Amino acid sequence: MIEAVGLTKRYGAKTAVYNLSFQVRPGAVTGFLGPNGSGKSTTMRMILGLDEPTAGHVTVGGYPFRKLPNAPRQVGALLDAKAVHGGRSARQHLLCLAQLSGIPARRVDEVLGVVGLQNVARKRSKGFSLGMGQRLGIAAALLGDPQVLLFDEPVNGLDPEGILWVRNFMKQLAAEGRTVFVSSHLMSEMALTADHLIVIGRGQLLADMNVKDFISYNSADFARVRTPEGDPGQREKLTAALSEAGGQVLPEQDGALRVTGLPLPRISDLAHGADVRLWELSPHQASLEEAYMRMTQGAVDYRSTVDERAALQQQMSGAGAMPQGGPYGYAPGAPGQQTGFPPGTTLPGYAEPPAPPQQHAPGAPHTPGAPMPTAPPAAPATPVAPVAPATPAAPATPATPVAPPTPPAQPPAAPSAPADLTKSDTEDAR
Ligand SMILES: Nc1ncnc2c1ncn2[C@@H]1O[C@H](COP(=O)(O)OP(=O)(O)OP(=O)(O)O)[C@@H](O)[C@H]1O
Repeated sequence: MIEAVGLTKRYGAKTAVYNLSFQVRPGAVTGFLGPNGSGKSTTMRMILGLDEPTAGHVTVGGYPFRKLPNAPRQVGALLDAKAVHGGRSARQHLLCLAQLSGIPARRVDEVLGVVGLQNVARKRSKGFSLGMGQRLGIAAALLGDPQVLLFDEPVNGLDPEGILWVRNFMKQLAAEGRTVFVSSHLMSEMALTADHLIVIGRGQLLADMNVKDFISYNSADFARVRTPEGDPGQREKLTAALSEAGGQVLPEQDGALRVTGLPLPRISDLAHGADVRLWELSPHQASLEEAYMRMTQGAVDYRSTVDERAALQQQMSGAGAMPQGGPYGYAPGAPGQQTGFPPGTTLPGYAEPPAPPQQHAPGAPHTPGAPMPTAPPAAPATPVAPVAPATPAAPATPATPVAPPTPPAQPPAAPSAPADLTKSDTEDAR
């Protein structure tokens, strides 16, 4: 298990991660989600002992990574697939890593088979495609047959077949009882891969819950209603009738109306009563991607001027008929709206806070709504969706801790080579 408590990292005036507490449990794929620059890689580097937390701590199996006995056997990671000597073949690269950790050469061939690179094992890696590079990085992470695996954006740049392979492979590793922690900025991908989600924005926790709960908390039923084109009067009449009956009505870009708060038969009756003809009346559910975008929209550092989020925001604020929080509870921060952020918080227009006058105690709970001296001001004090209570789990009980000489620059490896990883996927070779 991985456990972070009050994890904070500052680079000068920049707060990359703030007071992050979570647990990543074995036997499940845990998705680590957040927009670009939200602190995912920084958190992973701290887990792996490659970066020192400014405050708080993180342990793997109850130990800080650098004190973990036989770390290469316990933890494997893919942080940067490009961190490979391009002049070496895939096999040579893995052999070097294996030798450094005392892993037998046969394990190299096993993992090459597992990731489907056996046919190109002797080719120089500088000629590898992005997907092949990712597979090589995953092979390196598997060398030690570790129980805990961290993958930073493993599907980046992969084609659909590669994405499917990674997705299934993560699930397989979790099914074997391993702890699998996968970062991504794609909700759609994580919805298909992960069992549990940890969502961060600007370095702070936004949600910590299983995927099913995330879906039920964040999906809202709504109806799409369309009146005859070329007759805006009908649309206005219907909007008025539905609003009067307590429905929330939002115009969609294609001229339809999005209605929440009223069942379909009632919408039909109201339209009939108002003498409005309907061209469409259909049930819908908000997509998870949309819920995620709403959740993180106040925590996005890099936004295109033609960003989808901006369109969403426009859509929401232009309607006028939407009640507090919109149908999902993540509507942009209009006054009184339920954004999951404390009242008065300004979501857009993020500015880096000045250096804190005093350090926030590691792990100390932050009072909702209270000023947060060391964190970005736009971040939520109250999670958008309930953060699942941490269930304390028994720490792993490795033998006497020994301090490894240096934190690994490469994914670690193990001295022995259990065979179960080699059972499948060799047919996936390209
Ligand atoms: N060594 C560093 N020095 C200064 N700032 C840093 C450093 N590393 C990360 N940051 C900053 O910390 C913030 C978090 O970065 P991080 O790479 O952890 O985010 P991320 O969620 O992994 O982003 P992405 O999805 O784009 O990879 C960013 O604003 C980044 O610019």
